[in-house]
Amino acid sequence: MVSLRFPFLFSQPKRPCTISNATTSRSFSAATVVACSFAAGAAAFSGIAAAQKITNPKRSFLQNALDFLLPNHSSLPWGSLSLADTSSTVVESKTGMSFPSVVSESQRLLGIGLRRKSVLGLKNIDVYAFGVYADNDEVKKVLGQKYGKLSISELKENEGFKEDLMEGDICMTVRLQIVYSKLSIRSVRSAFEESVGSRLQKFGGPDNKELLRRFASQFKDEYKIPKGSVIELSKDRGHVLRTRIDGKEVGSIQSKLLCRSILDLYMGEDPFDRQAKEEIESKLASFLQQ
Ligand SMILES: CCCCCCCCCCCC(=O)O
Repeated sequence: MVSLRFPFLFSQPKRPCTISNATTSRSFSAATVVACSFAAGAAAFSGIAAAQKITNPKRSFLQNALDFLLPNHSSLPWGSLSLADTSSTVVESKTGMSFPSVVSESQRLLGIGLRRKSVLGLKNIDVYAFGVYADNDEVKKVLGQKYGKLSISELKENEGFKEDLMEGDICMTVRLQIVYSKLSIRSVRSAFEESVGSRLQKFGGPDNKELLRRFASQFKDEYKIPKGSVIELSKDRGHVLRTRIDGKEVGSIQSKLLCRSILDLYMGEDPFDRQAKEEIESKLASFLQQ
């Protein structure tokens, strides 16, 4: 089966292209021809890919299409251009949830994933899609000296690098977008108690009940979280975890242990979505190569 796990669909860039008057009409027609050719090629590619199973499941649809249409594109001058960098949102294909490619002005999307949960051991439900973000300049500044000489594959094997990413004073954001329409704030609270509670115990021992209570109590009964609601967990400078629901700040807690525990859910040893974790690590490793 052809598996395109995250065939990222790119929405139209919000900013119009700025083209100087003198070149407008030629640039437009050249760009139109290139765009149309690529669209036709991509359409042809979809059919052929489905029939011949030629896609690489680790690459997005557009990346696969580009590999197919321009086999040597990586050696061309624009080979290092990331398709994701040019769009303003990225869509997680299974849930249709759309993620901004940048949050807090400079934190870039590293990867997206899906949190599934089993209900009464009977069936798995898609609870939320998530995106993890960090600022590439900041990652380079904090970890460049220690790890800058390693290749991407060396970094991906390097446990110290992964630990330092989660432990370092690096601003990061985890954005949860609710998919399950029958979610109550009570179930959010108790899911956090279970998942964050197990990590607090793992990294900090059993004496962290008060920290867990403070964190979970931010999710007050009065908040509603219908499908499409956004819960943002941002790790700010000084290991401050700031929580927002639909853009409204509901609390902040300064705790390195809590920040580490939250990141561990998405990037740690036993993450909710292993493929997303790998995407996130690859992207972070690539920041050190830029
Ligand atoms: C019926 C399933 C209820 C699950 C609710 C999870 C809501 C958000 C919890 C976030 C932390 C986690 O994913 O464990």
